[in-house]
Amino acid sequence: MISTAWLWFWDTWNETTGNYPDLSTFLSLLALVALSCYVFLIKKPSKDKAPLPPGPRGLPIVGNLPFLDPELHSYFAKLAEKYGPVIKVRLGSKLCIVFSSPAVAKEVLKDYDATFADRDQSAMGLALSYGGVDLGVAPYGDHWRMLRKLCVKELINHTRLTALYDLRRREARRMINRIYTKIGSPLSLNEEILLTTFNFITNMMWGGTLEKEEMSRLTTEFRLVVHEMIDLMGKPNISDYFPALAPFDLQGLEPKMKKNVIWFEKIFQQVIDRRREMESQGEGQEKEGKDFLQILLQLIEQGDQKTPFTLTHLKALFLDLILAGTKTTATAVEWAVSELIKQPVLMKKAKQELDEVVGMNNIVEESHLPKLQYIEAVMKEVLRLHPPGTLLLPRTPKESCIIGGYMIPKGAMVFVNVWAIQRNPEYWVDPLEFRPERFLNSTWDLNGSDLRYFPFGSGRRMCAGVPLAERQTSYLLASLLHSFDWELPEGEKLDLTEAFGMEMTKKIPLVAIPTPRLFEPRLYT
Ligand code: HEM
Repeated sequence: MISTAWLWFWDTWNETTGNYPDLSTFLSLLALVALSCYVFLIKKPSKDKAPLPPGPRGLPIVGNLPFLDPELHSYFAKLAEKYGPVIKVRLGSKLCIVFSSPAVAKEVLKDYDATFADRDQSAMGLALSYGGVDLGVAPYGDHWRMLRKLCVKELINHTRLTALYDLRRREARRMINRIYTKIGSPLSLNEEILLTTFNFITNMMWGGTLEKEEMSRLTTEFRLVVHEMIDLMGKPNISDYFPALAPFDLQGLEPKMKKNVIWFEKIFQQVIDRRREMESQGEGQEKEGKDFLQILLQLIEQGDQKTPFTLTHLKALFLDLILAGTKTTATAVEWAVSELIKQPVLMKKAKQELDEVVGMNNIVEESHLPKLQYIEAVMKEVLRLHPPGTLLLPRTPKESCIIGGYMIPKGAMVFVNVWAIQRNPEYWVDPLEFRPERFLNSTWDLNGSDLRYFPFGSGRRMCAGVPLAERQTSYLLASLLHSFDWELPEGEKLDLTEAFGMEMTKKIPLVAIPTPRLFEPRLYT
């Protein structure tokens, strides 16, 4: 074909000019053709010409669904070993793309951050977020920006968190006291911490608006509700894989999710009504500054035409913060205690540091945290080896783009496998070993700046709760280890198996027996 084209060119030139082209004309033309090829084929690959990423061949209609392993994070990691850092997996009619190396994660979360700033909206995500108007699910845009700004400016920033320390302190002391009444008996650590984080966050949002008895009833029910919601979020859902079937909700998951949302909604409405009643009676006016609930109620009353904030938005935001900020923290601290029980030498180091910094006649305060370097390293190592958000929260590109040389079509469901990256031997020495020392005197941070370590995600949709998570995980772990020795019940074996879900947990929850360490009983009140 090339020779035919060449002959055609040769003859045409001859007919037009009456002679044949000389060598320099010929070379110039050749260079021009080569340059055009470079620009169009190599330098600027056409979006249509980049191939889709490789991946396992699926069956017609159902794609890879029949072969899907419920432990998605490790299933995707195995596929990445075979096919490379960008893979595609077809789940029903949905195309999923999974990124599993720091280089491609950087492209998605930093270089093309705005393109990937929308969430993939799952049926359960929509059901729990009042149709996607919360912070975690809302599309990237003015509404999302307003919610995020509210959180950062009014609740989750260092100044505000420092001002709210007394509330966290009170709940942490209650936890220690509750555990003290159970010394010598096996207890579920996750459940104890979950109650505490629920009280932390609700106190921070609406203070003492509800009576103590009412709060304690809710706290007990909360555990069941939150477990079911997280479970429903992690379940494979036909509505997501075949969106055309979503209106039929074939597995009947939606009513279950809605029942739990209504449970929360009743609490929120009760809190709002009570607060309005208090305000109308002039109660609570003496308090310094406004709390989060007051600020949000005021915003509703003010009414903003451009980005309206309504009661539904308030409820969706509260639910988001509770769901995102309780179980994640509880599970991370549970992993930390489990890993330390497994390696008594590390447990000894942690306690030694606590005894030196806090002392045996004292209780842990958040002000001790900057000196508790080993505790901090333990928490960072937990978030490396067992990140609660194994695949981050799924995103979707608002337009087709090319990442890692592959075409990522608009609307695909995108995962970034942080779990796989954080245990890849290319970037970590002995990655499967729990070794907090790797974080001592290191520059690793939690801000997603280095895409080899980003347990809170990265870019504009990264976790909105990092400053709170950082404080409460270390504070709770330090308090639990300083106040008690922890042992497994006789004959029990420690199980460190992970269970995939919207938030990865321990497959078998840690049950351990506490024994007091401190000399004076007053330190447990
Ligand atoms: C150990 C504790 C926590 C971990 C490991 C964690 C991890 C994550 C991850 C991986 C994401 C998705 C980020 C992405 O897509 O790039 C996320 C999102 C989010 N997290 Fe956290 N989180 C924790 C605690 C908290 C806390 C305490 C709060 C607040 C109370 C919180 C609020 C949120 C919110 C609101 C989002 C959605 C942000 C958005 O879409 O703009 N998280 N978190």
